[in-house]
Amino acid sequence: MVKHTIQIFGRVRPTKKTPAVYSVDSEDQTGASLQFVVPRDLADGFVNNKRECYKFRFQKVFDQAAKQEEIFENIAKPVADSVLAGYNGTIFAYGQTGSGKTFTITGGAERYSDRGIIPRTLSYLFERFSQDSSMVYTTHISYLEIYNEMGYDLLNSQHEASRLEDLPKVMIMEDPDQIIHLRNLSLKQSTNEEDALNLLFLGDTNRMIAETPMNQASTRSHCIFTVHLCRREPGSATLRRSKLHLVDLAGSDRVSKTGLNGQLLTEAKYINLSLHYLEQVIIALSEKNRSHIPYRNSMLTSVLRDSLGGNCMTTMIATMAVDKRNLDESISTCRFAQRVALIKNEAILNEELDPALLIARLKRENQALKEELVMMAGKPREDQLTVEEIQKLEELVKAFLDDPDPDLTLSLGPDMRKIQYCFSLLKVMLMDKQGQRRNRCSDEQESPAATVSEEVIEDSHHSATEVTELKKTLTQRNNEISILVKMLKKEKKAAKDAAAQLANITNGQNLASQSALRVSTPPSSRDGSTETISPDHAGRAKQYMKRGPQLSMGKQEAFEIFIRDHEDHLTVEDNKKLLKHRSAEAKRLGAELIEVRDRINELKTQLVMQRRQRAAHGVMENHTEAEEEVDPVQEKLCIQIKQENKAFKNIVSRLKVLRTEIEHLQLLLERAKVKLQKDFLKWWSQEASSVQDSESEAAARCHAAPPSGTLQPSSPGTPGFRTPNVSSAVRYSPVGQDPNPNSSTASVQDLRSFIPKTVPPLTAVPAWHEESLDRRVTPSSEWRALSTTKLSSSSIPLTGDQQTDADILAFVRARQNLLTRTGPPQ
Ligand SMILES: Nc1ncnc2c1ncn2[C@@H]1O[C@H](COP(=O)(O)OP(=O)(O)OP(=O)(O)O)[C@@H](O)[C@H]1O
Repeated sequence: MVKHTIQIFGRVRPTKKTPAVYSVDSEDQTGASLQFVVPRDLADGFVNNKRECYKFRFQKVFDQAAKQEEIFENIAKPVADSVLAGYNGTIFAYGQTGSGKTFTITGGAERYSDRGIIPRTLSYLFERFSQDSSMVYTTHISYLEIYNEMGYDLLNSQHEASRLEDLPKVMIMEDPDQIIHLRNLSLKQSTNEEDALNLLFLGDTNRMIAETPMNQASTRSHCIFTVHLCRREPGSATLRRSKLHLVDLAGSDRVSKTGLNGQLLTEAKYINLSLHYLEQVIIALSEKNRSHIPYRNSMLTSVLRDSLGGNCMTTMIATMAVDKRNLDESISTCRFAQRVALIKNEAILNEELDPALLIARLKRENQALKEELVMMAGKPREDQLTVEEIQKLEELVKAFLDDPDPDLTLSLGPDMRKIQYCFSLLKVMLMDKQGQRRNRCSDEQESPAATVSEEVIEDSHHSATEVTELKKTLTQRNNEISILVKMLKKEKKAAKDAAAQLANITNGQNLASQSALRVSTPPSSRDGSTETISPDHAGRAKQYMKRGPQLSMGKQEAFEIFIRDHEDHLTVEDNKKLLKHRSAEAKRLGAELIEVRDRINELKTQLVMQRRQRAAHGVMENHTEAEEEVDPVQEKLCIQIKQENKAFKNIVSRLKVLRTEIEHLQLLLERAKVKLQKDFLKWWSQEASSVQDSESEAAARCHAAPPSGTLQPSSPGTPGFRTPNVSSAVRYSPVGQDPNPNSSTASVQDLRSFIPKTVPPLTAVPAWHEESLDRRVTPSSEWRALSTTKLSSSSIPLTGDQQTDADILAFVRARQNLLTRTGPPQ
């Protein structure tokens, strides 16, 4: 068991605005401190304005210039190492909205170097697995989002979620041992780094898609990306299971405003409840002698129960934005961190026995013991050997006889039946052999050469020592041959491995073309809970791109322009260029690798030839010392092979780095594509609804002032003439409203005769307008409408053309004067 307090780190987000007065002191070996200076007159809110200086202790504070690599090395790597050793680990980021939690945990969406803790940790873990061939590692991944106290499975690919609420809900279940189980949260197996990164991408894309402008869940939801690790030695029944939670918490800013004494029920509408409960748990844990810790109050605290005061190595990253207006939030984040630092966890090695393997082992032991007991008791077993057992024994005896090793033993266990059977088998074989020899001898006696054979046999009896000598030489030669064959096999295998490795790497280069598919390919269901990614299932991101409505020509054009002007456009273009560059580099390295491989193969062939020649030479000359002498040709070949191998490895590792970078760039591009599509659709629907709004507004006005007041394009006085603004001037005037005492009323007839025919027609006439223009109205109906319609100059939508607008207003006034004097026309 390892006792340790939760480690706290501070990270200050870069800012372009004037920062508050703060300083980071990292000189101290035991930790670092972050200090804020708050001018008294500026201090407000909960910041105590009697104090000017606030100093907080952290394990380490990363100032604005800190790179993602540094964060990973200092914070995530030690936690990943303990997870590899079999302990649970948690890293959570806490801070106000926009302080860099997501940037720290997941990473930025622009550059490869902006990769956050999750992708870097995945790379690290899979690299470590590949370096440790003595263990078998199995990795599963889950991705949970908690929003408004509801859990959602971000890796669920069965659901076409356009809203977060459409994703399946995850339920918390607690067993009698108070262990939390999450129902409906899928665990997806990932056999390599690429699978794992694709799962991260899938979850992030689901999160992004499910978010709407009205529901910016990212700042108010918690995301828990969990790597479930299982490690076992091949054949061993003992295994180690550990979990690594990487947590991006919701923005903390609202919590600080609630205060600890806030009225929970009323606050519930406004604050993020789970952060409030998290704070309560932290406070309870940091207080001595508190027996009850309110974990059950929220889903977040239930899920993170082990990470807080339990079996886990936990690390917190307090993210801060240090511009002046965020000072109180930053101080609040630091205070929270100080409390967290008091929590003690007790991490234990999660070692367990695999029940299936254990049962099999115990069964074997049990059987052996039974047999031993029977033997000791002197009671032979009565039952017969089974067909399988007999077959197995025959194979064992054959292998025993075929093996030239004189020291080899035939292990049969304590079962007398088996021992007896093997003895009888050997007897039968021996008798067969003797029978064959006798037959041969009688054949030879009958043949004319029999005398010669006898002589030879006799001679051979005489030179028994010679025969022994010959046998010895033969065995020696046999050994030499088998050494050479083994060597050949080894070289052949090495060449095969190199070819396979090369094929993998050159396949890696082709990722540029393949990965777009793989990247967006969600894991397919293999069985209920564990799945691997399969190309058969199209990815959500891809589906999302496809499932949008077919863009009309106009919309397509708008999309093109939208992309061009989008803020991410430059980043996307830069990343595309970089990707092209990296792919070309990978291709070049791939070609270089093939050349090196060919050279190695050539050198190996030469070496084998040389060795064979020397062996043959040794045999012919019976010159065994030659074997021990150093052959300069062989030595030179070996040195060359070593050098080429070094170059090969060098290229392979460069290609590996390139491959990771290429894959990441592809993910970034894919994500940017989804974002662009989403932003465009959002913008488009906003535009559409604003058009609809103005239409319904216009329709309402139309209703207020009947269409009889509109101008007739087919009127004889103004053929084909359409002026929406002028017609609007008539139509839009609200009935019975005349805020301006000088407002005028006018008849359409007069309008028609007044408006100059030279006014250019307006091109963009909305459909509703055209419709109203098409309605034919009689002069009397026009009059009826207009006589009851009062116009105010302020309510008349004007054309924007000074001259025309002045004419319209003058006309309105003249018309009103005329009306007051003459009354309605007949
Ligand atoms: N260390 C950093 N270096 C460069 N950019 C950063 C850094 N930290 C944050 N940013 C940028 O600041 C913006 C906000 O960061 P981020 O989304 O990570 O904040 P957050 O705390 O997760 O916010 P929220 O609570 O809303 O999710 C992003 O555009 C991010 O790229």
